[in-house]
Amino acid sequence: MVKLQRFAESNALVHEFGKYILEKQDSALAGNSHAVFNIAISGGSMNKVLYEGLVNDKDTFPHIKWPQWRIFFCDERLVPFEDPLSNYGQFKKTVLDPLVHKGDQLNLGPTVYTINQSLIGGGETANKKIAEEYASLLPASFDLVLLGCGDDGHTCSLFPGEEFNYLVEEMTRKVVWCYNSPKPPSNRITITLPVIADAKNVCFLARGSSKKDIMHDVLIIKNSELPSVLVNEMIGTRVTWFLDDAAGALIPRDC
Ligand SMILES: O=C(O)[C@H](O)[C@@H](O)[C@H](O)[C@H](O)COP(=O)(O)O
Repeated sequence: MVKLQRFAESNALVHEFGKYILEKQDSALAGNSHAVFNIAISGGSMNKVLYEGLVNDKDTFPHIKWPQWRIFFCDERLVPFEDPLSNYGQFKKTVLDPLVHKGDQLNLGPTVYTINQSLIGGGETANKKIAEEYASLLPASFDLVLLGCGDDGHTCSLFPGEEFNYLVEEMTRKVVWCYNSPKPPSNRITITLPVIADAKNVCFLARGSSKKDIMHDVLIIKNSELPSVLVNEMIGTRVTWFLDDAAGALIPRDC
């Protein structure tokens, strides 16, 4: 059974989401200044929420031990970092740069693991190598994986539909090359379901009315052809969903 956190108000959701992440940081670090917090983040609207909930939030910001964070990407688009589609590029612009320059001093930031940009554009062999290299960087398990859910039920770059079965059926490799993403760009890499299943905590974020139908399919119908549902089914008790009322409009309140 997954946990559901529901909010009428977007600011409250963002604040509680920040507090949830802080709580997972604290249990991973357990007061040890040599420990690290391994976290995987998604792209899209997640960046803005991370900025608001962790950098721009006066309650959480002072407690985040950024230098002890090891940040990875759940998925990455195979484009140069300066391309607006790059998840790292967007994370840098939205979260990292404001964090490092916040206040009147230069703050120490997290360690961020990116794909090997020099291999981009090198075709099939290079794309497979990007995935392999990224897999070799991943920790044995994540303390926290932060996921989004697309309107079609995808999460990371694990898409629903037969032509994408090679992605959700991958049980050995930790990171795979997705060559036919229905959302641009078509070339991406993504962590696989076993990596998510090994995580200590997994948290989905879904906001806005465009998500209301898919939230119903995921949380009420539980259509197991949807990758987001597969995550819930694999490790339900370690999964928390943060929803606003617009996204949860078709989910009964007592659910
Ligand atoms: O890079 C990506 O494409 C994402 O990691 C992807 O899985 C995202 O999380 C969902 O598409 C939801 O995105 P939104 O939160 O922007 O709707």
